[in-house]
Amino acid sequence: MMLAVQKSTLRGTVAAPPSKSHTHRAFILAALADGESVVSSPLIGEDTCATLDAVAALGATVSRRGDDVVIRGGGLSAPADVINCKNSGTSIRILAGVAAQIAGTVSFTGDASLCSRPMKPLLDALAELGVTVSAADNGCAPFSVTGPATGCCATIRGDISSQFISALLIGAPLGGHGLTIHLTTPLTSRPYVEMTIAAMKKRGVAVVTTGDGFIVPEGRQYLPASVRVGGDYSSAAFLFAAGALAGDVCVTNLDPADPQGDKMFIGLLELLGAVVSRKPDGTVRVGHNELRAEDVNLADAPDLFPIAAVLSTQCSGTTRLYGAAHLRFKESDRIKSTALFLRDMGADITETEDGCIIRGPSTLHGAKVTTFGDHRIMMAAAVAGLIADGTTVIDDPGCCAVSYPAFVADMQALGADMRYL
Ligand SMILES: O=C(O)C1=C[C@@H](OP(=O)(O)O)[C@@H](O)[C@H](O)C1
Ligand SMILES: C=C(OP(=O)(O)O)C(=O)O
Repeated sequence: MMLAVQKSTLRGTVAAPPSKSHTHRAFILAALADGESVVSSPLIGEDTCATLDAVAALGATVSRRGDDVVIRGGGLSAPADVINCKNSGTSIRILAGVAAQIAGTVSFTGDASLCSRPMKPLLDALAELGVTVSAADNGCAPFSVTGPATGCCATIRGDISSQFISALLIGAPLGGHGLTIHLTTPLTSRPYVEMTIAAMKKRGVAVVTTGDGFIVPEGRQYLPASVRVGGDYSSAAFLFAAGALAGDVCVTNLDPADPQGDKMFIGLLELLGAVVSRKPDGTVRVGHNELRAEDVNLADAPDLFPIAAVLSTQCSGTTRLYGAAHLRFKESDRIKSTALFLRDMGADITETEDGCIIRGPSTLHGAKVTTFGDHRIMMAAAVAGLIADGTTVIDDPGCCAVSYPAFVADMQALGADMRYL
């Protein structure tokens, strides 16, 4: 299947889909707490369903109650079958940290993209904790871990994926003996670790932040909790950008107090000159205006890169998106895949090691876009198609189901001319 996108004007209101990152954490932490937790309005997407299937395989009891997911956790054990995390980095990394604290061998795999993404720094840290690890020669999935971990001190780099740190933190209370994490590099994607720490705190485990890492105190156990998952600022960024480039879009279901780092996109839109209004209830409305270029450090918000690049093609002047070399380890090498489709659409974009340089504004034209099965490339290209002359044809549009299954339907409801071929 392909998606054909034509130039369109968008107008209207749409609710942001539930947060992928919060949903992963809510499902996993519910499985680790003795007793029943209710997760209201979770994201039911391909990545979060991979996590839900995995926690069920590890022994949690999972049921649906209307839109809620009810999880009875505690007493997890190693399953006989391999856990397939499909396309989801968050699932495989955090669950590896959990499996390391369980007695027995847990094996993991994923799709071709996931099996090429880095795991070695995490697997090395788990080995340092006394876990037996067996992985492919390149250190990626498929791999297996045999726990339980016995050590209480791990050393790990923080510049490849913050998910490694979230994995060590989330698993640690199961061991009961505490964990000290020393980072050997600066931490990128830090807000995701803050989300992890906030989610752990909500369930009774307070993490201490130190000068070079984190400490999970010994003897703390997770308590069950009932939570409602708020809207996803990373997904909302595609809606905001569509408003800024092609009309006037209002997005509801967002919490301004949410720790998601990607809410910085709203401030960025203001800085670039878009018409932005924010209501105290979190509703954000974004409308079209002339935009000017700014340099943007995306070290802490890498998921915004593809859509920030689309936006930058319409800014007057030279934009430098930088600080995010870890974009090369996502579902695709997102610096390469973004530069490829934007160049094909007529943008002036040059890749750098940790981002790109874009000279704008450019008149975009339709092109055939390869998504590499990467949801954020698909959604960014679809938004670019809304302002391009001619038809933009995007391959594998179904890949947005990873994080935002209703993306095309929501865009169509706002007036986007998007049709499946
Ligand atoms: O912990 C999380 O929920 C995530 C962390 C980030 O990954 P990195 O830490 O690998 O940058 C982000 O890109 C991903 O979409 C979700
Ligand atoms: C990188 C992403 O997710 P994950 O690492 O969980 O695959 C993403 O959603 O953009």
